[in-house]
Amino acid sequence: MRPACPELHVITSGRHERDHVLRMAEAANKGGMTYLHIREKHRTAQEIAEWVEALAGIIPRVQIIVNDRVDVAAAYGCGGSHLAYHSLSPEAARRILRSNQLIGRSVHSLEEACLAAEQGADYLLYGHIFASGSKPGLAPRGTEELRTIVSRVDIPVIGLGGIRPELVPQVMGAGCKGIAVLSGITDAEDYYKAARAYREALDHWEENTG
Ligand SMILES: Cc1ncc(COP(=O)(O)OP(=O)(O)O)c(N)n1
Ligand SMILES: Cc1ncsc1CCOP(=O)(O)O
Ligand SMILES: [Mg+2]
Repeated sequence: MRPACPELHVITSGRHERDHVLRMAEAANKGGMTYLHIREKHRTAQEIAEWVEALAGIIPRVQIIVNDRVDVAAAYGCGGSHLAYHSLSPEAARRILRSNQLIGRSVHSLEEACLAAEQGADYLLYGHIFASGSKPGLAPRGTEELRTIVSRVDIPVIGLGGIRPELVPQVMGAGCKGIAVLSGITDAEDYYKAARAYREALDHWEENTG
């Protein structure tokens, strides 16, 4: 059986205005994005809801994942909600979201991963794997613990942090179902080309394993 298409999650930067993100989302989607995470920690629920409505005119609503604001994801019928360390637990989020809406959880250790899986998360984001401008001065976690997590939980794990197209084989080789990217796409001059490069790397990672 052919394995499912590897996932490319694109995360908004928190530094760009809505119209800029709309352009980025449209181009990244053409390039092969699977999900767009609205991670705009400083914005209100009302602003995030406006972003969802505007984005839903450009990409399918099921591809929109709202970081932290489970209420917005539920009220606006998004693909799901991504929970950070400080968010509701997956169990609590499930009381609000429909069964077809995804619940993701950021994890940074085997212990957090096992707990999130027990609590009903649908997928995990593990990171940061490589040095990332999003986590300045914090040592990257690498792929060793990631491999252990993949072998111990029965939900998909998505790798995150410092991932460039040439690093994709290392992340997929550790057993991930896909990758999540922030700066590699949101800081690119050409969003389509950048997303395309990640999509190619994901679709052909086995051929590029050293
Ligand atoms: C051990 C540990 N705890 C929490 C964080 C940061 O929280 P996280 O859920 O990853 O949210 P983001 O800031 O990454 O959106 C961490 N990095 N490490
Ligand atoms: C939310 C988050 N947590 C760790 S890295 C990251 C964002 C990924 O950043 P980048 O792809 O720019 O390294
Ligand atoms: Mg994190």
